[in-house]
Amino acid sequence: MKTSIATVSISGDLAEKLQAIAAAGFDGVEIFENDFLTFGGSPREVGAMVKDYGLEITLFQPFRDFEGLPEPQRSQAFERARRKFELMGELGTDLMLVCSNVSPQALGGIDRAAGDLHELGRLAEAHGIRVGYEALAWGRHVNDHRDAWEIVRRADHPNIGVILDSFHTLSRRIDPDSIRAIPGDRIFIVQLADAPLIDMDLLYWSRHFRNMPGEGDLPVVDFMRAVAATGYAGPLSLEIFNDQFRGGSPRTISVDGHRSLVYLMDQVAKLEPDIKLTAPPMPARQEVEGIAFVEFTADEAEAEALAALFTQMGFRRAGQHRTKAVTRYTQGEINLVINTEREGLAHSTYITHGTSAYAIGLRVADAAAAVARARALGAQIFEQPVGDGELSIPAIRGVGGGVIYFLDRTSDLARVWDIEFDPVPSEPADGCGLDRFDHIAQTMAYEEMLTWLLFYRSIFAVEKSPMVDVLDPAGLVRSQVIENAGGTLRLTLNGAENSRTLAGHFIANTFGSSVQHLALASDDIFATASAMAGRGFPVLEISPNYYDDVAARFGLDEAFVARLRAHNILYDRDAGGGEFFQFYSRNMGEGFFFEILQRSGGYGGYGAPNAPFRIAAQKRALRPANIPSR
Ligand SMILES: O=C(O)c1ccc(O)c(O)c1
Ligand SMILES: [Mg+2]
Repeated sequence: MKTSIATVSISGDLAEKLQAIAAAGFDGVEIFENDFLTFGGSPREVGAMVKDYGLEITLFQPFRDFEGLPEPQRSQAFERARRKFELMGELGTDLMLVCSNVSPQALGGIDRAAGDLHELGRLAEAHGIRVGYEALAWGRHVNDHRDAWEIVRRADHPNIGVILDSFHTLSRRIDPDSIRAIPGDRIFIVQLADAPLIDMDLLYWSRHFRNMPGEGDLPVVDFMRAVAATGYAGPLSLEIFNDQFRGGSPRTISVDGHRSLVYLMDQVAKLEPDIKLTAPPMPARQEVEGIAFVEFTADEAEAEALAALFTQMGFRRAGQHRTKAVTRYTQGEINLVINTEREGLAHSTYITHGTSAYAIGLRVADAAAAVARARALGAQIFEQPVGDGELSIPAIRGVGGGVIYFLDRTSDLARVWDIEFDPVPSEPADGCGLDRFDHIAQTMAYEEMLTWLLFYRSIFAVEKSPMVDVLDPAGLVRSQVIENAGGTLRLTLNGAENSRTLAGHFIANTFGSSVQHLALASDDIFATASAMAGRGFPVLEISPNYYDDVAARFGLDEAFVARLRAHNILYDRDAGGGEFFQFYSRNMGEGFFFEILQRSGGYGGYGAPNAPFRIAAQKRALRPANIPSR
């Protein structure tokens, strides 16, 4: 498969764009005419620059308002086309996109359009150019790829073909299987984009909200399966109009784009084995069986404070690393690790971000396969020197430069605690009833959310649910759940739009994205809360007003509400009667905290209705010096 991306998809000037596109591994670019017009160099210089970056120009676009015009506009349109063909010769590209006419002057009529395109085909042929015709979803007379194809078929000229664009087809809910009727060699190029489902004007939706395949809600995989079934084997080209991407990092957006195409074709190739389009071979998305551990980096003083908190939560010190300043704490199936080493990534992370939960260990069926897949998808592999008697644990870099380690049951990795750690037998065994990780919450700038959504979705067998808005008194925080069917991996990504929100404040204070809270599950939250209170756990105090409201909302009896209130437990119930209980620690240092929760009756959510109350309580509890301005 040949990958391509339209220059309009990323930010920067033409040179910056080309550099980022080439570095991300694309084979080609669509030159969007504006990017060329606003550039200082001549057409030949642009052509040479593209080649110097090892890229080819897959398409020159867009050519607007051509077909079905009355005279004299019709002749003028042909003259315009002739000039662009000459320009394309100098640029060194042979494919032009004509998008369907949106002009009020366009007369309509399939045969009139076909006649115009036939004549354009003859002109194009004389210049060694091919022309692809694309139906814009908001075209005046042609807004459906089936009509565009009928026009191309009737134009009956070898230099005239059709261009398919997933957005135009899927935004109008046109059945993508209708593409299977088009001969693959009549499709001149395929443009790909996804988009979130938002009910809005098609043109506005297309020009501002497109995103990479896999980041949105459109059935791009079904679209691509149909394209592949035609025998099409040309470039797959991203054409993403997105306000956020235009202002984003060219490098990040290009890397995301390349990953989205590789992931898309991996899905298509696994569903449609007999296609001409190929995808880089890679293992299937990994099933995550559970969270094996979370590792903190800290200095000695903060490690002591953290360990004291763990003890208040019922954890016991279970092991000391044989050669490193690394300690393991356990309770139920939960492993927490504190690393105070003075070298390696733990230390450099400490220096840049302070005390933080910088590494996550995931249990998977095959750790080597997980890394192989991540590598094929352009993830950064993490390796650091392995000491005597230590295991080399396969790992990749994740959110905020943190690490994701992979452990499996079939290799020595299953025995990592026995191999690398000495047991600490003297500690008492009784805990507070915390049993397992429920979820990990990672906080990041809003602009990063799609990047990490695509990262997780492409590497792991997880799905996303709709983004929800969480109201912080100082602004909006978006929350995106990523989870698997069994609930053995649950992540929440929180995107802060400004630095005055609690989440934004956390990013500013820790100099980047990272894990902001860990949620641990108990099967008896009242018993857990009592036991932890007995050990001096610093619970986050919830406003009494909350309890009056929650009692009224759910019709709770007084004694029950009194118990919730006594333990500062927040409550939620879903439509199926599933119940959810949660309480929090006060914030540590820069804003990290723990959540303790219990799910019952199949409750699948995360207590989103309670988030504003939790945030308000955390803001009240902040030390005065720590209060964000406002
Ligand atoms: O928004 C537009 O005008 C536009 C132009 C060219 C395209 O290929 C497209 O999909 C949309
Ligand atoms: Mg298009």
